[in-house]
Amino acid sequence: MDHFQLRDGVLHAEDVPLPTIAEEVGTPVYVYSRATLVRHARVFREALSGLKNPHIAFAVKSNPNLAVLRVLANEGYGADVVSGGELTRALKAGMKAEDIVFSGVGKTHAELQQGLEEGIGQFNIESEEEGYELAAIARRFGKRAACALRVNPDVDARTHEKISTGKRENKFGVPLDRAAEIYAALAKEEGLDMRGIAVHIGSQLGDLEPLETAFGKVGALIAELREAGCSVTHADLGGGLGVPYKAGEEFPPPSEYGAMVARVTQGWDVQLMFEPGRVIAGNAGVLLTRVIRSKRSGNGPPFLVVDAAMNDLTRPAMYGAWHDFEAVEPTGQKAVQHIVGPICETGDTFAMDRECDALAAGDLAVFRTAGAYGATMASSYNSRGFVAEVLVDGDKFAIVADRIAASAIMDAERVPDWLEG
Ligand SMILES: Cc1ncc(COP(=O)(O)O)c(C=O)c1O
Ligand SMILES: N[C@@H](CCCC[NH3+])C(=O)O
Repeated sequence: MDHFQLRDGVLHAEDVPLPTIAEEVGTPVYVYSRATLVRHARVFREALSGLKNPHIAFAVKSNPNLAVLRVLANEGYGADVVSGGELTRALKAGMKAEDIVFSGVGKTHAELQQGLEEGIGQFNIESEEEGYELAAIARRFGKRAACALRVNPDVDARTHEKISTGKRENKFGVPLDRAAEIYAALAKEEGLDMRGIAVHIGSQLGDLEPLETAFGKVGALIAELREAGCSVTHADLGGGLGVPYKAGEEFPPPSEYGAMVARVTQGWDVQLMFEPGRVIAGNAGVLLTRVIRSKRSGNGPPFLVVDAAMNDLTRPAMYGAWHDFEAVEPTGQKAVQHIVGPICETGDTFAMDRECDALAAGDLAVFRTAGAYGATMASSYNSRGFVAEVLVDGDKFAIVADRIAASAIMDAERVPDWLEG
């Protein structure tokens, strides 16, 4: 069920009309639905109900807003973090340290130390070098770090090349053909409790087959490790499930994913772990924007210049991604329009020749499916500051991230004395 729906001709987030949010908070603004987050969290958990005690860690990178994390913490979710900042957020939002998994190819010495001090549940080690560094820190602290070794299974996830992570040439994990040897060597380190294998082949996957292939390789590796006398009690299968960005697009539902996982992992005898991001948060958010003006362009379609830009929602500029664009108060009239932001780059284009609701200066509209990899990828390019974020719950809403004005960013900048005339 979609919690962003037209009621009496006006698009609502749950029971709140979007024009009310635009008036009180201004635009552009990200709007999230608590009911959608909760629904997705439960659907995903339900999809895994055939497994014994699965551990679900929300991929914080997809939406790190504290209120969003709190909603998921209340649903019993842990967190998958990739930086000290994300770790701090997850803890602040109420996620338990033991439910936190630390992924990432470039954890710094300080971040490894922070994870140990906080007592997180698992480090997903991405290289032997990282493993030895963590072992040394753990020894110094008199601790043992629970670890999984992330493997690179060399599987084509068939997604956008910039978000594919499991091909041999990608920077992530250790090559599968060296994994057993590295795992066995790290298992000898007294500072490490090598307990599992981790894999994550990419994001926005529209097809379960590459996942199944990768999981099959993990299963074979687990068997090989056990044969060699290593203990393996955990397997982290990552995230990656895609979501529809275009009305009518079909993606494998979580239930099919869960059934595939149950089939492939039968007999593994491990605790399975998951790191979903987009499938939980993607369709739980929209970016609400206002049309600044409609600009005629020769004989072609008009340029609809909206007040959101590539710095606020970067996916179209970065990956050529499609986000459905709809009027908040549609008249029923459609038109072909170019939808662009105000930034001084041709790349600040959300869509060219898009047939959608006809809009004019002053009208409100939304980019859909902006709840994941939206606000979190924002920048302040062109000194535009950072947009606000709002969480809706039934008929109430709260600002869960203030708009940060360009002036506030300037407050952190200095002109040194020696530049003064
Ligand atoms: C290690 C890891 N886990 C989980 C995720 C979450 O992926 P998604 O949002 O596609 O579920 C990512 C991002 O691709 C990731 O790199
Ligand atoms: N930022 C990407 C997803 C990257 C996933 C990170 N591992 C997107 O917007 O689609």
